[in-house]
Amino acid sequence: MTASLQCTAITKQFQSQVVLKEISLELPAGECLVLLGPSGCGKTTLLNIITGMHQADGGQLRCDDEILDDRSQGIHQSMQRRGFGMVFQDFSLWPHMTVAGNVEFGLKIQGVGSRERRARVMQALEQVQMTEFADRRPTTLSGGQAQRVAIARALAVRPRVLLMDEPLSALDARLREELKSEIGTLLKETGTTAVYVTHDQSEAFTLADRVALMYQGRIEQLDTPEALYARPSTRFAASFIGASNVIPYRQEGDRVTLRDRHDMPLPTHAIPPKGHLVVRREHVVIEPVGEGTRHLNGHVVLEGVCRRRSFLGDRHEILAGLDGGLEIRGFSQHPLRPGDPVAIRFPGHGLHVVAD
Ligand SMILES: Nc1ncnc2c1ncn2[C@@H]1O[C@H](COP(=O)(O)OP(=O)(O)OP(=O)(O)O)[C@@H](O)[C@H]1O
Repeated sequence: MTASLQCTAITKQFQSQVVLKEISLELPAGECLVLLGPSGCGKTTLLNIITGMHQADGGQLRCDDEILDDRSQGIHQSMQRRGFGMVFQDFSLWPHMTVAGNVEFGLKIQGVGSRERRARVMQALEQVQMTEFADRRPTTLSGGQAQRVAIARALAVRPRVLLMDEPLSALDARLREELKSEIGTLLKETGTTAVYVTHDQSEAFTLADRVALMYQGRIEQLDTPEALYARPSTRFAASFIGASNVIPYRQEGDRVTLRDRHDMPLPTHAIPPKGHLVVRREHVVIEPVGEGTRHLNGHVVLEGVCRRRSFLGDRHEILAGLDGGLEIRGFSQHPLRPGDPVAIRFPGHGLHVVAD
């Protein structure tokens, strides 16, 4: 039942603004793809082309072997015929129907018989733990409960693909956390193919089999969450994902110069002559100058000054300032104070480079 999706060189323009620039991706059946990226990068536009709300200007959209959208062939299948489930940010439940009525509606449209309808409504409500609310009106539900019903409604029709646009963004932080994991479990249990739009990295990392990181109408990187985190392929990916230091460098022989100023031994071999060094915050150790610096065992050490400290419970996050305006974020076990001189250590394993 669940299907694969394929976008080939999809483009979309609104007036003179090109919003999607040749988007190509393949989503195998049963996978969850998260479209992640900053506001305005084109996530919702791409999702709307998949739902059928918009038609692409160029390129092709396929679901299994069926062409849903291809302007060059005059094909644009209607939203209704696509058989996709949709969940949006604003729940959009019908207020005049009960919870069960909302979930049942799509099944009636599909012509499912009344006995099976009842069974599938109860099964869908069970999946989102909302059975005891079956007879309630949507207006009497909390935001989290309403969104659960919206998910049940979308799943009850056994959609070929489930499309979700920022479904958690209207909920408070605790509920977001809770529903995020529940959606993840539900997608895996039902084996549903899903496309999920968010600008929230933790949602993307929890739910995605693969993340399409979008920027300015393009897919910047399409990868598993782990690969995106460990091996960002562009400067944008490196700075958008995780709390990273992204520092311009030039290489000369066995030395590199950071920001044209801070010289250090070549941290890793075979790097391009110039680019950006990416060092995750958790791989940078910041210590008071003095005792700590004597035990650094040949690691790269730079010197700076503590500018800011945030206490994280088990450690401190330090923002260190270096000559020439370079700032480096890292962790410390020491309660450093602003103004304290610090040694900054980059252990070799946490370093990665991206081209300019
Ligand atoms: N119907 C429209 N008419 C004109 N411009 C539009 C239309 N829909 C979207 N845009 C523009 O296209 C660009 C991408 O919008 P889109 O909603 O796809 O971004 P997004 O990544 O989903 O952003 P957000 O996270 O803020 O929702 C934006 O600059 C937006 O203003």
